Amino acid sequence: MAAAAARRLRLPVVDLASPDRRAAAKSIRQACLEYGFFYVSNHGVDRGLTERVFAESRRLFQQPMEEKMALRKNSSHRGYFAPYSEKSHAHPNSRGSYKESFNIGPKGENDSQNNVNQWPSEALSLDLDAEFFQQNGAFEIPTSVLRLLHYAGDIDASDDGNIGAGPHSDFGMLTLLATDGTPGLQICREKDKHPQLWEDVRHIDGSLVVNIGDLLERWTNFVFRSTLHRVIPVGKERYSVAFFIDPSPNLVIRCMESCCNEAYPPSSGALRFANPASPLYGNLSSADSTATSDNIVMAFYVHATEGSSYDPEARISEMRTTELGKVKWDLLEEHFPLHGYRWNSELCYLDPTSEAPDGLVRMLGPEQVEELIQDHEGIKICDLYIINADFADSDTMGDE
Ligand SMILES: O=C(O)CCC(=O)C(=O)O
Ligand SMILES: [Fe+2]
Repeated sequence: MAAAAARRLRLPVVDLASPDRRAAAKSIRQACLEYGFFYVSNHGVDRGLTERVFAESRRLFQQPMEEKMALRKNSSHRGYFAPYSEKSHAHPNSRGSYKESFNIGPKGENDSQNNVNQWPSEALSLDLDAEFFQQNGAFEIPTSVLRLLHYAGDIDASDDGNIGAGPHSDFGMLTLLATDGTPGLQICREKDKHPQLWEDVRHIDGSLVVNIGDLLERWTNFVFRSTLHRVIPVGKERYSVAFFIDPSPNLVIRCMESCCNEAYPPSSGALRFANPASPLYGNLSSADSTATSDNIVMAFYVHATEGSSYDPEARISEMRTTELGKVKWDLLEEHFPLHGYRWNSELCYLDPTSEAPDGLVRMLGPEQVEELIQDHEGIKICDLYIINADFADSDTMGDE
């Protein structure tokens, strides 16, 4: 199938041990502008440790399904995800991804320090101060997730409907990926081009694949690219380990100044980050419990105020959906009383191109739901505001 059409791709390899940090930053920048993917070598992750992780992963996935299902993902999205439990919205007709996976959340408060050596190069590549990410408190509360992945080998590669991981872009900031050397990972640099051209990301022994997620794409005002990727069957079993690096959920993100100018003004106002695969996310209410970082098409941040003035810090919950078709006026109306929406409340969404309060658009019915979806084309985070919410009586709405 598509494997035959794939072109040979030469992604840059960045040597993290290189004393010339400027040169490393330059090559990261070039890779992020052009591909959204690159390799890192001499990354400091011990080879023995990587081998042990792969060995444990094999042991885990080789267990009978019953045992694995006993570890089924919990409400914090930690644990086991069975084959076909995730479906990529970019592949609506397929049965879903045949991969099985296992998510592990952060152990403690200092987890994010695993990656301190990566950040200076990242920051320099954006012409920022080397301490930029630390100073912004980007990693005060670590939400990163380690995901073990297993792709079965006995999958018919000639059937186009069979896909290991459906086409998707990663939701968060950066992903580090280690694979067992089996091919299958491909990227599509121009997702709107038809037919799509898929290129193989080959394995380089001892190096990690790094890719940019949607959040960093927006943070960099779309200068860095979050690239569509997938895993296809190659007639061989495959293991990989992905580490999704995400910032604190309460970090407020605005397009970096070094990525904006007159010709490229900021593409969006402030936004906050919450990865649906992160442990913190699962504690919040959801509209669609099948949503994961792979298949989410929109995350709604719900803000509510008791007074009549809006308060951008008043975020009370989140909802996410895997199908925009599910976002309906009656569904919102049904859901919002839980968040203090009453007869005298106003429901607004924030136009992603402007700042609150100017960008607040009043929602009066289905028409504004459609406008909301149009305004958010290509943007996965939508801020909803309930103004004049009333939390005193949470049972009824509108019949006082
Ligand atoms: O297994 C791989 O090589 C890629 C996995 C991936 O893209 C993901 O889990 O987001
Ligand atoms: Fe991915």
